Amino acid sequence: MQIRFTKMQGAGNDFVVLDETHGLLGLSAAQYRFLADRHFGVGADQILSVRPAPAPGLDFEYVIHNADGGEVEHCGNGARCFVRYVHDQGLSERNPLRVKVKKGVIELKRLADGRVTVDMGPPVFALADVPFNASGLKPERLNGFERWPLTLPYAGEVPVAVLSMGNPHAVLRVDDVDDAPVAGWGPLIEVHERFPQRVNAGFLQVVDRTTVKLRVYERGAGETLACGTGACAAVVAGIRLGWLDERVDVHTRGGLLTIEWKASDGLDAPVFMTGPATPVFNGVIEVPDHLS
Ligand SMILES: N[C@H](CCC[C@H](N)C(=O)O)C(=O)O
Repeated sequence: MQIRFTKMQGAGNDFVVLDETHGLLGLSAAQYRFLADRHFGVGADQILSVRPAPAPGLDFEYVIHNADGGEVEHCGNGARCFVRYVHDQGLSERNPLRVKVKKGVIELKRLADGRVTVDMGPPVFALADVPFNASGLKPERLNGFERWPLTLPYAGEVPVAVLSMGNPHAVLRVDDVDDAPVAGWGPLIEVHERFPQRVNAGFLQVVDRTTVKLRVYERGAGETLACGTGACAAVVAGIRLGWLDERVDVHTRGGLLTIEWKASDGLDAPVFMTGPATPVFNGVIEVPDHLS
């Protein structure tokens, strides 16, 4: 099957974007994996699908698959690319866009300087909704927020903050992201038994109360150059733990994301993420009909 696509990137987190507004392609997990493959396919961290709005008052549905072929609830960097793609392809001129993701509805607004601000909705702290199994664990509390002792092979107990941005995140603080054991601990945290849906692992270095550095080992994709939901989760955790102010610049290996969360308005306040969204090239690829 021939598929037209647009390759895009948001702070180096890269995507294959598919227009499914005139009909679903019906791709299998194996075909999503093929598209994401950096040798046999196009190459991407995630595949983003633009689909028709599922209800009045919405502009589109936004569906995300990781490089491992699994569908996931949210992708922040992808959301910024989504609105740029929709405008570039003439699918809508509305700005902001209101789109349906698994967790709910998010709003995507293109700014005059070309960046995009996404209302990511509120963070979710209920452990069952992450989901995270804390049974038998005794957390340490800092500024009223828990960090849970995760036992990793060879590394022992690692304290992580646990929360969801629609997708699951575990955030641990490190002194220097460049020295952080992302390659070693990331895969162990991703598949840790206490995260039944697996988890994205964020390694957070606090530079000052309004500046952090972050690396993320993503569920279903490995380490990416940036993770939008991961940046939101890390800043929210940092604010709750008392380390950060309510507006933070997040320096990732792929670029700068700015996160705002007015926790002083309540824990259900929405998280806002601002950052770049860049088209790279358009293409057509032959996807094998039968892939296992
Ligand atoms: N790997 C994530 C999905 C993509 C998130 C990331 N690329 C972002 O920008 O938020 C997960 O399995 O939940």
